[in-house]
Amino acid sequence: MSFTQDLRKEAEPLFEKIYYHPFIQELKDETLSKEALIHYVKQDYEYLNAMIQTRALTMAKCSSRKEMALLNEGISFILNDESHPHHNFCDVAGVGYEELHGESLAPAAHHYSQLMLQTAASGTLGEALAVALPCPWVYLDIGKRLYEEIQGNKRHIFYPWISFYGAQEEPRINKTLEWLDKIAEQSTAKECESMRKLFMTGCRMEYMFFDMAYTQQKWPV
Ligand SMILES: Cc1ncc(CO)c(N)n1
Repeated sequence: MSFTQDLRKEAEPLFEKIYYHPFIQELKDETLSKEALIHYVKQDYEYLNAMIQTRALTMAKCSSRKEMALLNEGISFILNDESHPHHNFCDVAGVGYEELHGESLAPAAHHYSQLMLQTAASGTLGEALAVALPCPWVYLDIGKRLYEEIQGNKRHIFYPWISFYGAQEEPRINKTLEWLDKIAEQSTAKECESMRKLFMTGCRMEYMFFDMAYTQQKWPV
């Protein structure tokens, strides 16, 4: 089993927990509250800014154009495409997208963003890739499962969100998995352990992020 296959296996219970979180289940049932949708978009817009910066910091650690191009694709995806699922949530909630920009980060989004940025700034290339991997991987899993559950129903109010994440990122994720597997082959057991821990924490933070949106988590003081 490759390093990333091992990671995916270890994270299986977390992927399950995420899929069965009420945020995702109510999204599937078209009953998710307007407040949760708005809180999610406000926080995710800022989180994705941190992800762009994370990818940029990771790019500074690359040694080939091929590697740089893959991270560049990831940045372009956020800048040019990932506003579509946000627009879907805004349309359902009946609010304008631009109105939701400029929010300060709630505790879970703050922690997740800082973890990625700090790892990309001071960690190894493998650590930077590992901490940022749950982000696309978890969403691909959710998107595919939801797409199957709704049987591709275009009239589902969250069809744009579901079809976006269910389809678009797979080739790029597979390239990243191959890349991380190659890095792991050349790393010591200690370095692999650090990548593993960061990946698992990233998965936990994906759960926390949906939970934060669902409960509209804010700083209590
Ligand atoms: C928190 C979070 N994780 C993953 C994605 C998918 O890119 C996203 N938009 N937001």
